[in-house]
Amino acid sequence: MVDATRAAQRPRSMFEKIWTRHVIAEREGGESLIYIDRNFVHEGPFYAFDGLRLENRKVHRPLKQFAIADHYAPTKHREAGVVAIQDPDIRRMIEQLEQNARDFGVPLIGMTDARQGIMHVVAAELALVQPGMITTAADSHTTSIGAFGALAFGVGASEIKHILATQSLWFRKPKTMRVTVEGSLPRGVAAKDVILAVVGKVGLSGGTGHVIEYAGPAIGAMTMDERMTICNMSIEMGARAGMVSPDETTFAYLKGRQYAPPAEYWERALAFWRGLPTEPGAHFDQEISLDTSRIEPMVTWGNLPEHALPISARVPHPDEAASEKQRGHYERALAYMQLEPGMRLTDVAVDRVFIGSCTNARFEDLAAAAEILKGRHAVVPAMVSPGSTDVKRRAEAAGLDRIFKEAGFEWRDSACSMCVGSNGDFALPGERCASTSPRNYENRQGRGVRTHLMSPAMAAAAAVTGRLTDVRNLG
Ligand SMILES: CC(C)[C@H](C(=O)O)[C@@H](O)C(=O)O
Ligand code: SF4
Repeated sequence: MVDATRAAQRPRSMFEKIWTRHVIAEREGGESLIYIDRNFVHEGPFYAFDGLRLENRKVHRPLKQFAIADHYAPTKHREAGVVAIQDPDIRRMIEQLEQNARDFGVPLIGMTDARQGIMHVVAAELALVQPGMITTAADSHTTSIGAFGALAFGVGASEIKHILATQSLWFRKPKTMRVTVEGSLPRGVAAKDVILAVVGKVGLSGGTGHVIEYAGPAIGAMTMDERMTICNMSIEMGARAGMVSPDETTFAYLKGRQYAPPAEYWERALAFWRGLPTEPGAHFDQEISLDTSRIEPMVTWGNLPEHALPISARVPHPDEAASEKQRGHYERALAYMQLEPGMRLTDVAVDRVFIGSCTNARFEDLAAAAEILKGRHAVVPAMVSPGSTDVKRRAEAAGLDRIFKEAGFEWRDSACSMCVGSNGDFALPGERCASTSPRNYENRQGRGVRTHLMSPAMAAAAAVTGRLTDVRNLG
């Protein structure tokens, strides 16, 4: 009894509060069976449905799922429909998703649906994610929507099958990390620069097994679009999830959206949501802090997101690596990226620019890029794939599409597109691409393609100069 009282008084983190509410059962070895509020599937994990068919099982709670076409959706000529997709493998992936949704009674946002988009962008736009929820998807960047004060886990296809069959999943309880971001964003510095700086500091595996809470004045001042960019890249540090406390910004974003609590439940929802934030004095297994006043626009030079540096820096020498392992990564990255140690990042010429992905293709991202492109022209091939069909529509209503097109950019439909190339949108072999996506892995944007990650404004700057460029110099 005394212990229980003490436990109740102990200050709790947002993670602990949400986790505890969702535990159905615990088993030896420290695993908990967790209730899943909502699960998302894209074209990838179709074998989860095949598995259910084989075992003659149903989806337990079909209306707690959402199937969204994003990875394989073409970014051109979409109005012609799925049947018009030329590549039979790509067509099959989308047809399968639609078939599985129909067969199992799962709500579908298909390729030509007005609500279509990258699932993590759509989940927010429709308020399918809300504070206090636990959501899952067979996609590592599910972490994005933890920005709403939810726990959002990326899981594997076999786990998706378990979730479809039971609406729950066994998890080992993650550890916790808090990243406190002080200060306010200097001119020319975007949320992407902040998270690239964090990933550079924490490293590839520094967040392994942890749920990261991003806190501090810089995060509190961010819009939902920016917070999603931050949470999106949690996975690039190995973290299980990323989250931000829900606040007035969160509530204002959610209000009135399709799946938000309706007016008669709104006050009750608010009262619950307001009780979620971390209490002062709550314990975190790791604490890290960062001051934005020292952050510059960032770019990656290598093949891991942690290979992030301020644009004013030079390409590092393997001797600068912090460990033998990292030295190996540096050597391999220098060879693949065809860069010389010591060269200025601003001397690196690019062949192509991609503005898109669940990291950086929401409305504010496109607006930031368009701001730089106004009255300027791209000197290399460049394209925009908006994060969702709704983002595309809003951007067009605001005239952003005209700015992009006048600057020589292709204005495409919404999909994962050249972030990963599943739909066939690749850069040409060996090209060097300035990209707003979250990953710079070898061959990800095409065979031998060398990817440099950066913010939308920095990508626009690279497009008009043909090299990695400090956007602050373009005014
Ligand atoms: C295809 C999918 C499983 C993958 C992921 O999990 O992240 C993709 O979205 C990515 O960004 O690499
Ligand atoms: S946009 Fe890129 S990172 Fe995001 S889900 Fe699609 S492939 Fe993954």
